Amino acid sequence: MAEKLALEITNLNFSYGNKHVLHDLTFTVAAGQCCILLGPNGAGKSTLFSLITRLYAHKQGDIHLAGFNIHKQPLKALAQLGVVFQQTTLDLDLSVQQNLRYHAALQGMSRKKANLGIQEQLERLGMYERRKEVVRQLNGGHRRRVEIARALMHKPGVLLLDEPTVGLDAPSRHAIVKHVHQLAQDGDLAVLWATHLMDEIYASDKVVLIHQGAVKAEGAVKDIIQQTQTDNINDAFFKLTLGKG
Ligand SMILES: Nc1ncnc2c1ncn2[C@@H]1O[C@H](COP(=O)(O)OP(=O)(O)OP(=O)(O)O)[C@@H](O)[C@H]1O
Repeated sequence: MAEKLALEITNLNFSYGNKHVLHDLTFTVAAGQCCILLGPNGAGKSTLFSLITRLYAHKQGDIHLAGFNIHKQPLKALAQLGVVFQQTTLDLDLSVQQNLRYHAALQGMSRKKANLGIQEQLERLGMYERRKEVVRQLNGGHRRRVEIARALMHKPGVLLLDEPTVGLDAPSRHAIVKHVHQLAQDGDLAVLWATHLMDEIYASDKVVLIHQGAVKAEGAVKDIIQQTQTDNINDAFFKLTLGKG
C-alpha cells in the first residue's frame, strides 16, 4: 500500500535579501513516521520551520500539508499542523489546564471539546494528574510535555518540533524523545523533529540531513550509514557536513 504523505517539501528555495539559504529542498514525511531533520547550526532548520508555519512566505517551490498547498489552501493546510517552538510560549503564572484552555479558546474550540482534548493529550503525555499545577512549578521537561499536548489538541496530522530538548537534563531529554516517538507510532502522526543531537535518533526513524541549506542525505538511518560507508549515524553526519570520516 502507498504511504500516506503528511508533509511534502518540493524544490523549496528561500533567501534573506540576497542571501540564498535554502537550495531546492525536497523531502517527504509520511503519516506515522518520525523524521529527524538533522543539521549543524546555520543549516536552515529554523528557516524551513518558519516557511512551513507561514511566518515567512516562499516564492519558489511548494509545501503541502496532508495534500493541501500552504499558499493555495492555507486554512486547510495549517489546520493539519501542530508546532512546538524552540522558545517556550507558555504563561508561567497559569496552570497547565488554564494554558491549554486559553489556547483552545483561541482556536475556537467549545469548552466541552477543549476539556476532552486536554484530558486526552495530557493523559498520553503522563501529565493529566498535574493539570492544576502552575507551569512555573514544573521542570523544563514537563513544560515541554505541556507544549506538545497543546500542539496536538486540534488533532493535527503533522507535528513540528524545533530542537525541543534544548536546555533539558538527560533524563528529561530521554523522556521527551521517547514520548514523541511513541506519539508517531501510536497514531497517524507525522513528526518533523529538528536537532543536531545524534542521540535523539531512533533506528526506525527517517533522517533528512541538511547542510548549508541543501539536503545531503535522506532515508532510513541504516541506509545513510551504508551510503556514506560509515559505522554509525554520528560518523555519517561528520562525513557529510565536514567531509571527515
Ligand atoms: N533573519 C535572518 N536574516 C538573515 N539571515 C538569516 C536570518 N535568519 C537566519 N539567517 C541565516 O540563514 C541561515 C540558516 O539559518 P537557520 O537559523 O535557519 O539555521 P538552523 O539550522 O536553524 O541553525 P540553528 O541550529 O543555529 O538554529 C544561516 O546562514 C543564518 O545565518
